[in-house]
Amino acid sequence: MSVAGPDQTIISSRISSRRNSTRAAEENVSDNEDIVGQMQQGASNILVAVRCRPLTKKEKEIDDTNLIQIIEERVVLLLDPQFKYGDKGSRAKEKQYAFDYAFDENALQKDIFDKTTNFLIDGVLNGYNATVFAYGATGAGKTYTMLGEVNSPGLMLMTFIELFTKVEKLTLERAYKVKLSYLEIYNEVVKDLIHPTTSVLDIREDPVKGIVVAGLAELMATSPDEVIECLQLGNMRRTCEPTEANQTSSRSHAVLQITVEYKDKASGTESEIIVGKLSLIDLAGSERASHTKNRGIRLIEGANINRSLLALGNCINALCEATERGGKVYIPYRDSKLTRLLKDSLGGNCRTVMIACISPYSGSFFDTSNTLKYANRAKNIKTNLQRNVVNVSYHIAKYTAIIAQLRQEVSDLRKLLKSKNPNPAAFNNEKYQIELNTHFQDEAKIRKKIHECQQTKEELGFMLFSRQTELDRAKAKTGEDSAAARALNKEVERLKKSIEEQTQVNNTYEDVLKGLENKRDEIKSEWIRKGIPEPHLSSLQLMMQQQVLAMNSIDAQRDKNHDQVVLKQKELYIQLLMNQLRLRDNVIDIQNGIFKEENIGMKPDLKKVYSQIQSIDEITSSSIVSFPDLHMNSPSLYGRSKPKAYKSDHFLPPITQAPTAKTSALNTPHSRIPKIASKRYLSNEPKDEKFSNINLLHPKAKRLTSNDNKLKEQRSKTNSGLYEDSDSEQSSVKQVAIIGKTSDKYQKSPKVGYKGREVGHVIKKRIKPREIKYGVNIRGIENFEG
Ligand SMILES: Nc1ncnc2c1ncn2[C@@H]1O[C@H](COP(=O)(O)OP(=O)(O)OP(=O)(O)O)[C@@H](O)[C@H]1O
Repeated sequence: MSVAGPDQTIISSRISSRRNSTRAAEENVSDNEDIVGQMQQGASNILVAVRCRPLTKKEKEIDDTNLIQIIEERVVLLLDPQFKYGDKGSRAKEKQYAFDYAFDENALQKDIFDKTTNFLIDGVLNGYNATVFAYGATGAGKTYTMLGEVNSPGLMLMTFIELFTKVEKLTLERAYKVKLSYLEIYNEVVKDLIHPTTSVLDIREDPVKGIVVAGLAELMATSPDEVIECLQLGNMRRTCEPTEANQTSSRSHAVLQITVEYKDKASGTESEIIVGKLSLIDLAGSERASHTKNRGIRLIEGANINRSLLALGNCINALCEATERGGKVYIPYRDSKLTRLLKDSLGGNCRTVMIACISPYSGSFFDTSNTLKYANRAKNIKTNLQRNVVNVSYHIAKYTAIIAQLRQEVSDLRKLLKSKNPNPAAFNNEKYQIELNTHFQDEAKIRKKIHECQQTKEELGFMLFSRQTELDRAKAKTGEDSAAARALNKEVERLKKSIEEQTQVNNTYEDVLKGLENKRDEIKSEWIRKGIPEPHLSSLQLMMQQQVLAMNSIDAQRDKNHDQVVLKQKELYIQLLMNQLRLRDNVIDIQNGIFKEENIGMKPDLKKVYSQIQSIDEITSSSIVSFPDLHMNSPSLYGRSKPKAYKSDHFLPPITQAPTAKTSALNTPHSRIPKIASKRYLSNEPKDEKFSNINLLHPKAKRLTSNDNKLKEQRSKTNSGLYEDSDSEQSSVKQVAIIGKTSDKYQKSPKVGYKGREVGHVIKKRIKPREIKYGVNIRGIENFEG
C-alpha cells in the first residue's frame, strides 16, 4: 500500500501501537474461512466485505494523503483528515472497523471474486438464493467491482464463467436451465435493460418464488459468451452520466439476476425442481449534493438515489434490531423500489454478500466514514435460509398456509396503523422531547466531567513542570542524593502518577461520550420507526440539531479555557524571565559602580561578557522553539494530543536557572531570548527609569532584523568606544543619551547610550520633502515620538 502525506506517517506509526486493540477488534470477527463455512452451514447469512480503491490521478494532485489502512485483510483503519496530531484537547479521531474481509487498493478482481462470490455459486446450483451487492458513495468503485473494465472483468462476468464451468461438470446427473434478467431502477422506475419496454414494470411478492418483477424478460443462457453480449447491451442502455464526482457515474441501481433450475435426471420425480437465484447488484452511489455540485436532472437523480439508499439503511437497521430482539420488528421494505427488490436478499431466504466500496481520498472522508458505519451495521443482520424446492403438491398446501399468514399480517398492520395515531394534530411528542433532553443532559454531564478532568491534568502538568525544574536545580546545586532532591523526586513521581490516573479517568469518560454520540443516530431511527408524523418529526430533528450545536459550543468553550490556561502559564514564564533579566542588570550596575568607585580597569574577558549580554538582548530569534514541555512526563496530558512546536515570537523557550551565588547573572548560560521578552522587560521598567516614556510596545514598532544586526556590527568596527554625548536637539527622545552625530547614512547614525552602555542608535525618517523626523532604535525597536 502506498504511503503518502504526513497523516499517512501518523497512521503507519500508530499501526504498531494499535496492534493490540486491533487484535481485540479482530477477535470479534470469525476467521475468514469460518465465515464461508458458517454461511454454508446456514449459521450466518451475511458476509460484509470492504474494498478500498486506489487514489485517482486527479485526487493525488489535490491531496495524496491516504486515509485508509487495511490490516490483515480484516480491519479498516480510517483517519480523520481534520485531526492534526498534537491539537490541544482533541480526541483521537481515527476509527477502526472489523469486517469479514477488507481489501486494499492492490486487491485484484480475482481476489474479490474468490473470497466473496465464488463460494456462493455451489449454493445457487443446489437451490439456494444469493445476492452480492456493491454499496458505496459515488466514485468509490462499485461499478468497477461488479462490472469491471475491459482488461479486468468484474464479479458479474467471472460469476458466469465459473457457473457455466460447474454446470458443465454436473450435466451428467442433472438437467440445468440457466436464465438471466437485467434491470435498472432509475428514479424509482424499474426498467428492463435486455428488452426495454415503455410499460412500467412492477415488483410483486410471490408466496413461493419470493420477489419477482412482473413482465421482466428472462433469457435462457447457454454460454458465458451469450451473457457477455447481454451485459454489454444492457450496460449501453443503463443510465450513466458524467458528474463532478465521477466521469462515468451510474445514475441507477442495476440488478443482474441469474436463475438456475435443475431436475435430477435419475430420480424420476418429475415434479421436484430445485431453483437457485443469484442477484448481482451494482447500486448507484450515494452522493452529497454540496459535494457533487449536481444540478437539475442530476440533482433529482441524486435525491432518488439517496432516498432509496436511506430506505436500504433503515431496513438494515430494523433487521439488526430484529436480530437483537429476536424478531417482531417492522422492516420498511416498501419504502423504495430498491428495498422491495432486495427484500429476499436482506431479510429472507438468501445468502448475502455486501461489498462496501470506499475511497481513501481525504475529500471523500465523510462518504467513506458513512459507508463504513453502514457496512458495520449490516454485519449484525441474521436471516433465514431455505432451499427452494418447487413441488406441485407442496405448492397448494403452502399457498393455504401463506394466505393465512398474510391475513394475520394485514390485521396486525391495521392495528399498528390505528395505534400510530394518524391525526398529527392530536399527536403529542412531549415524551420524545423529554427523552431527547435527558440524552443531551447526559452528554453535557460527561462533557463537563471531561473538561474538569482535563483542567486537573493541566494543573497537575504545570505543577509537575515546576517541581521538575526545582528538582533539576536541586540536583545541580546539592547533588542527586541530597534530602531536598529526594523529596522533590518523590513529589515529581507522585504528580506523574496522579496525571496517569487522571488520564485513565478521562479515557473512560471519552468512551462513554463516544457511546452517547453514537446513540444520537439510534434515537433518530427510532423516531422514524415509530412513525412520528410531520411536523413533529421535523421539530424533533431541529431540536436535536440545536442540542448538537450546544454540545459543540461546550467543546469550544473547553478549548477556549484550555487556551487561557496555556496563556496564563506563558505569562508566568515571561514574569520569571523578566525577573532574571532585572537581576542580571542589577548585578551589572553594581559591578560597574564598584569598578568606577575603586577605579578598577575592566578585564578584557569581562568586557567581552558584557558585550555578549548586550548582543543577546538584541538577538531576534526566528527559529522554532518548543514551549516548555508541560507534557514531557505525561504524553497523554491533553487526551491523545501531542505538544506543538511554537514560533519563538509567541512563546518562550524554557527558562534558564535563576542566578544564584554560584551562577551569577554574568556566568548564567543564557538561552536565546526572543524579542518579546526584552520588549516586555523594558516596558516594565519603573517610571523613573530612562526609557519609561518610549512606546516600546507599539504594534508598529519594528523588530531588529538580522541585516540590521550586521550593520550594527559594521558600525561597531568603525566606532567601538562608548561616549555619552547628550544631543537632545537632534533627538526628540530626551531621556536617552546620543553618542556621536547624526549622519545621512544609516550605518553611521549615532549610538544611544544608557548608563555607559550602548543600547541603540538614532534613526530618522522623511515625513515631508523638507521635514525629517528623528527617533531612536533601542534594542531593535524603533520609536518616533510625537
Ligand atoms: N479497485 C480499483 N482499481 C482501479 N481503479 C478503480 C478501482 N475502483 C474504482 N476505480 C476507478 O475509479 C473510478 C470510479 O469508479 P466507479 O465508476 O466504479 O465508481 P462507482 O462507485 O461505481 O460510482 P457511481 O456508481 O457513483 O457512478 C473509475 O474510473 C474506476 O476505473
